[in-house]
Amino acid sequence: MRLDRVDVIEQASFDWRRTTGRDADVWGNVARIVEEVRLGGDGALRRLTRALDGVDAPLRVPQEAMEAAFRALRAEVREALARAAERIRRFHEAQLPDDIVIRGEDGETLEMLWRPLHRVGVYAPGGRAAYPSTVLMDVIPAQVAGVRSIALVSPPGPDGLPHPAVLAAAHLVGVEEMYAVGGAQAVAALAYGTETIARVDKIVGPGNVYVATAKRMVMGDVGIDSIAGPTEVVVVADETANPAYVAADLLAQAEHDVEAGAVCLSPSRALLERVHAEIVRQLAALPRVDIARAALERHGALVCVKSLQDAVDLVNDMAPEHVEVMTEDPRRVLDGLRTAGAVFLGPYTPEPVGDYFAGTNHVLPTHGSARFSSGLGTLDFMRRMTAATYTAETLARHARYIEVLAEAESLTAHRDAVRIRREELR
Ligand SMILES: NC(=O)c1ccc[n+]([C@@H]2O[C@H](COP(=O)([O-])OP(=O)(O)OC[C@H]3O[C@@H](n4cnc5c(N)ncnc54)[C@H](O)[C@@H]3O)[C@@H](O)[C@H]2O)c1
Ligand SMILES: N[C@H](CO)Cc1c[nH]c[nH+]1
Ligand SMILES: [Zn+2]
Repeated sequence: MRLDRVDVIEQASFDWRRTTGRDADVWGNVARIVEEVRLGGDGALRRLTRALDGVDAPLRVPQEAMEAAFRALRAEVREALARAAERIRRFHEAQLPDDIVIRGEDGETLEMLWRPLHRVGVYAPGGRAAYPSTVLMDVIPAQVAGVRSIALVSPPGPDGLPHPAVLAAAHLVGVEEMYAVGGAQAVAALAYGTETIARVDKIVGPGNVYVATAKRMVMGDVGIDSIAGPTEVVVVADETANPAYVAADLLAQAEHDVEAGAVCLSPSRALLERVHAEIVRQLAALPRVDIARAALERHGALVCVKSLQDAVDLVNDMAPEHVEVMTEDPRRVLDGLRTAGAVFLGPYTPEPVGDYFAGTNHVLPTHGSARFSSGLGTLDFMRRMTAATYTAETLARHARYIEVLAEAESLTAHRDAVRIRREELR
């Protein structure tokens, strides 16, 4: 989007395909970092932290540092974090699944049992800004799921420790294991383990393009939640929307990262022109003006669509992280939406309510990955396991079919494992 003159484009000339980390520079850089940590352990981690974060810091964050940061936190921030934590916990407790138990007519019992993961690594970003809210979003669902071992990582600041607000949030939710390491190197350490950091079963949490690319790279050796990279929002608005609200919400994502995306789709050119004017007006007052401007110039767009139905089709094709709907009848638009990380409906539900306080999770798939994955939730920290119990009678009834199928696959040892029992039962 150009900011030096009104810039509204037609639907036909809009192309917003974004990929995380596929560009050769980022991929190659991250591959080198991951390999260095896999082979070099703690030594490599400290070297990379010196090079990329400019500090030489002990990896393990002392418990006292978290506690001290919590005590030093302004009372109003402490209260807001605590209230947010309660709301996040409540919404994630409601997601706990029930086991399924089926007793079959032949006497068998079939179960699908949910079990918490044993050990997870969670990432809280801390490069351009600190994200204490992400500590809550990452850790609380893991606790609700029943995960026993949680390792939190976040990049160190100039004093060698993660940002004080991140430390304080970690104390608030009872984190017992934290490391001052960030970027791709933190992801590699969690995936493969080092002398200090024991490897985990799954890595969750958002981060910049290096973090997201590293997660993509280690996936398979370890589980990941989703590709939660630089943030993005698409606002679907009609002529009833308030242009100042729309502009404010686009800027709220743009200020995160120069790679953030902010798009408004509307059938009303007049609204889009007013949104442009509002963006220019509000942008000037932002402390993070340079980041927001760069993000809008690279990945911002005001798109005039033929109809709201076309806007819905475009959103489903883009599969963005956040969708805001500011139309006369937002629920009608919601009915048509299939692929989005999280949806915010109506003029009084700006996306930051979800970032901080509503209770829904703000760790969400980006760069089109909402086509196949969802935002972070309690189930991401659990896995399913099936269990089957046969009685002698069940086996006697089913044996004939199993033996026939085993023979059809020429797997006679399979057949005999059933036959040996069946013959005894005769
Ligand atoms: N999708 C989501 O759910 C979600 C939620 C919250 C935040 N976010 C995103 O998280 C990101 C936070 O980014 P951030 O940068 O502030 O913090 P970050 O913690 O993600 O990344 C900082 C780290 O990146 C590494 N790094 C920086 N430059 C590098 C380079 N040239 N090569 C290799 N490594 C390098 C450094 O090690 C540094 O510690 C933003 O993009 C924000 O939009 C996304
Ligand atoms: N909008 C970001 C991605 O969902 C999350 C966040 C944290 N703090 C502020 N915003
Ligand atoms: Zn945000």
